[in-house]
Amino acid sequence: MSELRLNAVSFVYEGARTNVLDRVTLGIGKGDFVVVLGQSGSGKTSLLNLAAGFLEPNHGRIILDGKDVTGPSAERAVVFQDDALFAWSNARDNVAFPLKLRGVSRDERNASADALLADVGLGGQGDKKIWELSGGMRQRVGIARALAAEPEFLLMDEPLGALDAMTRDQMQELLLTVWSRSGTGALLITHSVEEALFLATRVVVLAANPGRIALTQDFEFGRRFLAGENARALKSEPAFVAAREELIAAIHRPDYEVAA
Ligand SMILES: Nc1ncnc2c1ncn2[C@@H]1O[C@H](COP(=O)(O)OP(=O)(O)OP(=O)(O)O)[C@@H](O)[C@H]1O
Repeated sequence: MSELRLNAVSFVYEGARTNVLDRVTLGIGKGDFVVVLGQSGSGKTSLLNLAAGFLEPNHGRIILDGKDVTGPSAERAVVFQDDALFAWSNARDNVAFPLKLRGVSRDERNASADALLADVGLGGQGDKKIWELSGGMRQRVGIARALAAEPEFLLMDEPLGALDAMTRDQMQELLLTVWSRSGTGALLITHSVEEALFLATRVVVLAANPGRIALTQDFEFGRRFLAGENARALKSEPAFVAAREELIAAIHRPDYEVAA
């Protein structure tokens, strides 16, 4: 089974004195949804950029299926908060762009793009220009575009951070559905503990200075949603509320011992 693995990864920005990340070990399998939480500056974005191949570790290795990652590549698609879509193009052309780069014929890539837009709830909206779409719709286009190259892993840095609360809730549900349908492994960064708990099969809390793993814990709320349970009911379950408080404590006090 495919795995993206950070093995004792340490990283320091040029000229900086302390490591941003210190011996971080983390495996993301296909079918995993790993969500990283941590205080501002704990190294979450740096970790994602390392996994994407935008940065190189100073120590340790990043391994995909037994091979060292040496740069970005199509099997690891990245979705950012303000996804850099082509504002004056339409949704279909944006989604089809990675396929164009691969030399896929126009008819074939348009058909794939339309199918992906339908998967993210934008069926029939391929002709709309990006500037005509709401923030939530743009983010859906960004996710559809990331999926166009059929990646094995989806790496997402605060993809829902700019959305209002209601759209964000809907997008969380959509992300779970898309992740489960695509069979990818997901790595997502968020500041929202509730989002982390709802989406993650595994939550990782980073402690700062230097960035290191303070806590790793597995959860089932997302899988239960996918199995048919109601999202609001799950998020108000006592177990969910208790886990949320534990994670908040772990983020603010990295030496905190989470109750078993
Ligand atoms: N390009 C860079 N050059 C030098 N230092 C950087 C650079 N990017 C980030 N840093 C520093 O590395 C540390 C970790 O930053 P990073 O963005 O990875 O943290 P984060 O947990 O994602 O933060 P936030 O939650 O605020 O987005 C911070 O101290 C930051 O100032």
